[in-house]
Amino acid sequence: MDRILIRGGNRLSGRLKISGAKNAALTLMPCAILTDEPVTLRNLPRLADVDGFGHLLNQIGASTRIEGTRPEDFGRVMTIRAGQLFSTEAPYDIVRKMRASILVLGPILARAGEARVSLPGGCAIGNRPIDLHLKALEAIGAEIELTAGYVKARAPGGRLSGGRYTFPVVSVGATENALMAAVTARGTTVLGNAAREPEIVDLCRLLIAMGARIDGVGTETLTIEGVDRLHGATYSVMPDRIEAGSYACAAAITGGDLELVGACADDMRATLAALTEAGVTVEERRDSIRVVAHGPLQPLNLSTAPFPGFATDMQAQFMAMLCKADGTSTLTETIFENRYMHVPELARMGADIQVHGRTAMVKGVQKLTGAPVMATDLRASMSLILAGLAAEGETAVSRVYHLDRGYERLEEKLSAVGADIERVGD
Ligand SMILES: CC(=O)N[C@H]1[C@@H](OP(=O)(O)OP(=O)(O)OC[C@H]2O[C@@H](n3ccc(=O)[nH]c3=O)[C@H](O)[C@@H]2O)O[C@H](CO)[C@@H](O)[C@@H]1O
Ligand SMILES: C=C(OP(=O)(O)O)C(=O)O
Repeated sequence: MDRILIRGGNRLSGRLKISGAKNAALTLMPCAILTDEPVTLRNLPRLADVDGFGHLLNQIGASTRIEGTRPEDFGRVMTIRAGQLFSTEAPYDIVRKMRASILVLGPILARAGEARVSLPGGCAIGNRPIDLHLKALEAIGAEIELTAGYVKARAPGGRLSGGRYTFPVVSVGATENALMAAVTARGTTVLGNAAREPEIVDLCRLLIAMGARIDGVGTETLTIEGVDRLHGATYSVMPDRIEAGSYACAAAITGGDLELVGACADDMRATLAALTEAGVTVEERRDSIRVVAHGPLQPLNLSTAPFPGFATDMQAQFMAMLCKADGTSTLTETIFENRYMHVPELARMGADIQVHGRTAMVKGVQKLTGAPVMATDLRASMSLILAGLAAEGETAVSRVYHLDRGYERLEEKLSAVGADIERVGD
């Protein structure tokens, strides 16, 4: 299994290209199921999860064609064509590896009138049930049955009716599934307390480009007037705000100066505000964000929350950064019940972190020391990379397949701005 070796202590500086967003890609790709015409996605990141999703689409009968990119370019162009579905099933073997596979449930049901998708189960960061996906689909006319580890959904008469549903808690995935299912329903759907994440806006924009009628884009109430059919479209995936935030933390923890090319400040206000509060200079430019760290980092009190709040997907990276702050920070994780798996690994590198329930107290330390550490999930892995960049000596991060789910060519991007980092096989 590959490992990433980092010899820490280098100050990062230069321009770093931000890739297309994983979490947008994973909800834009299933939209192709909703039409028999081709959907072309540009700026798709080259990631294990995107490849996995392509494989899932192939299994149900959609073709995926990748074109026009050279190996040295970031991003890809993929044309997905679901002329005819030859299966309406997402099997356990695929779903267990990639939770986002649940996002085919809404579109398969809308297109074929039935779907059978494996229950995803929990993962390292928490339980992650899908009850809200199912309740929202039921509210718009689906009949749902749970048998043998699978969700079986049916649209009576072959087409969903539409309806009203207010989410009791904000869920990104459930909002996405409900949206994709509702766009071709017979009637109108109103989703209350919907997620407002930029990836939801990206999804609405693609659906509208395909002929959907959606009102309230970017607000907590989405009104979807069902249309008879959708057509193909060409669409560019939004920049990855979590990747951009992660590299901003890399600039901060190394006392560096990075220009994040292609990053969109409006998608990451809470992250940028937290960096500024920590004493980092953030300069918004037309097509980039420059992040410059000088002097000691200030401690922060942060609590994760749905957008526009501070993203749970940034919590681990900020924790690593705050290990080097001048004082004690508190981080509270309100979204996932078990998202502190990086704490014992950071502690192995000299971090001083106490966890009490959902709150972590991070006491800044003079120095971090390189050590062999193990990645446990995607963002936890990135926190170890960040700590490694600032640590004295060598850090070896194992289980890097977690990183490959969400960071396109990480070691290439970081070495180009001065990091001493390489991937080695065993
Ligand atoms: C592929 C993708 O886009 N993943 C993101 C998505 O995950 P995902 O869509 O899985 O996260 P949700 O927004 O659904 O989860 C939010 C909370 O709601 C709970 N919940 C969710 C659904 C449900 O049916 N029942 C339920 O109780 C979850 O356990 C969690 O506590 O949003 C998360 C929150 O911003 C991010 O961390 C993930 O990176
Ligand atoms: C939790 C994440 O992703 P997923 O929902 O795909 O597990 C993430 O991107 O941090």
